Amino acid sequence: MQTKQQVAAVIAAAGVGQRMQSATPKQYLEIAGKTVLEHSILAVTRDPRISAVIVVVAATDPYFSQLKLPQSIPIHRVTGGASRAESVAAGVQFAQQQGYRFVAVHDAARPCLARTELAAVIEQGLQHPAGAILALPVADTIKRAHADQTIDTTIPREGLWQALTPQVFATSILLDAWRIVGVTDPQLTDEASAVEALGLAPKLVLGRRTNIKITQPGDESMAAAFIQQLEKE
Ligand SMILES: Nc1ccn([C@@H]2O[C@H](COP(=O)(O)OP(=O)(O)OP(=O)(O)O)[C@@H](O)[C@H]2O)c(=O)n1
Ligand SMILES: C[C@](O)(CO)[C@H](O)COP(=O)(O)O
Repeated sequence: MQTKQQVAAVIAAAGVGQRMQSATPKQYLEIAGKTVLEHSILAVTRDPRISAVIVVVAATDPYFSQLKLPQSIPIHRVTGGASRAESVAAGVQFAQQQGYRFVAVHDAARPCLARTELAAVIEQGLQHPAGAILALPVADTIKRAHADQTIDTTIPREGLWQALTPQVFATSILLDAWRIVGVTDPQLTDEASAVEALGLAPKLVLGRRTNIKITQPGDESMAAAFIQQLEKE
């Protein structure tokens, strides 16, 4: 098998968007003239090191084939699974079969990715032996709560970061990690968690506060405003 130096973007788009409570899955809601997924695909194509996009969608997805996709780069459709980790693992497996040495895994639900933060995380992900992820230092005071929503304790926020995507790894490291930890553990909410379980320490790369994940009703209008702001940059 030929090994390619370039990076394949793997976009996780097989979720149902339960917390969003919309009839259409959130990745197919239209904001600023395009669906959320179209914005996310376009965003990952804005770095010349990305040479293919692998979009992971649900087996019964009726929407993907209707999208207007960029013609400038190969875009592949792969079928996802029940958890985010299962979906991403299917995409990364496909990337390996295609000969990609590196993957940049991105949430479809993060359409406001800026070109500069994408470039920074790819740069670090290709250099750092354990890969790299975009992240933000925690900015607020953090409380652990009791079941009745009263405060148990305040957690010192020093050294705490919030994980974002893209997360960039050597394809072989991610696949090795999942072989050991599996893909069904609910604690595996991002790719770095699996790599950490190997005892490795991926690099944290400072992301932007605009790189939000559309999760709850109202997030889509914030995302639309950020996209319009990014288009002017
Ligand atoms: N089985 C799954 C679950 C999630 N995702 C994707 O992972 C990203 C981040 O997940 P999240 O925001 O939690 O999306 P959903 O799982 O769709 O949302 P919810 O948890 O509210 O149902 C999303 O782009 C989602 O489409 C996926 O590809 N496959
Ligand atoms: C990968 C992720 O977006 C990093 O913040 C996040 O962990 C996805 O988690 P979710 O529970 O699927 O929203």
